[in-house]
Amino acid sequence: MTSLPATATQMALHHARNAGTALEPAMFEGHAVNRSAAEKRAAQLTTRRSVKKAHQAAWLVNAIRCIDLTTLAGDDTAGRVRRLCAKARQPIRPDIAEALGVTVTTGAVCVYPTMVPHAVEALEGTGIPVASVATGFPAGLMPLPLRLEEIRWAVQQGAQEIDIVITREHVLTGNWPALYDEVKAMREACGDAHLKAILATGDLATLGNVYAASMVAMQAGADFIKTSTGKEGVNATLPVSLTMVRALRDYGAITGERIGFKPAGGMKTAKDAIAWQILMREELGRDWLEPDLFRLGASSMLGDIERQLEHHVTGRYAAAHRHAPS
Ligand SMILES: O=C[C@H](O)COP(=O)(O)O
Repeated sequence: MTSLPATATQMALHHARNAGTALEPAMFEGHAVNRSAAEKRAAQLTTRRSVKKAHQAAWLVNAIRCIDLTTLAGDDTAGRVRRLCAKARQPIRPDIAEALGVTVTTGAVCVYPTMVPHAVEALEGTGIPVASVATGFPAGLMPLPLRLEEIRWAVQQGAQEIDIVITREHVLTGNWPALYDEVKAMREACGDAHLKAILATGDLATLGNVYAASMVAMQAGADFIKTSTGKEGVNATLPVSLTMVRALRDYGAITGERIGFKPAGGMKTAKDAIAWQILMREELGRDWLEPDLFRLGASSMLGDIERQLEHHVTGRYAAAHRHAPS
């Protein structure tokens, strides 16, 4: 496995929009996904291929560039969001960054809609985009006009990325036209903001459903497909992610569109950050290790990454309390 460039200034964060297609069930109907094969392949990815020690720091810095640093809690406040934004601007201690020879920020900050103005203000001039969840996150069980209005409101407040949730019932009942229409309407409501479609895969019962829902979301114009809200019983897993990136690859092969992937929820360690990057590299190639096509949705992964980077630089671990929770 080769090293990644450690020049970590932000490159273009947004790629060309996905134009979408008509609803094309032939692209997913009858597509069986073998769960045990997916699990085996996912396990191989992290055991067979290891990242050499010397390259680990570069992979971890790259993970930071791709993090959507997130807070999605009922007790979020303007103060917490401002602290999160300060962390997004300076994700690792200046002495560690200097020793590594990198300048790095996170890929985005991801918050609830009412927190968007605070994040926009705190990130002014940094180029770090604000992502807002919307559409009745996390369950999405609100009337569609209200969900669309929520998107428009968040965009008006300055969100450049909108993380929508889909109606799981449409997937569980195989109502693909309803899913397609809803995501397409959401994409329109986003205007210029990029749309990430959260499939909430822990709710979708089968990997076949995950594949089909991925395809329908992309056909309806999603710029990214994202695994989870962080609130389902099971959030990002490697077998589910493998299924989604293969759908993304298949969609790209047919349409020529490059869609982004965002695993999210439950990822807490530097090891997780590397495992998901290996998946992207192996299945899609180097381009999918850039923040315009890959994000890691996480509220508490940065702390461990910073700890590992400090160890890389100093040869020892700081006490955990020295790294603010992220
Ligand atoms: O989109 C990001 C997720 O909601 C974050 O989930 P997490 O709190 O489990 O890291």
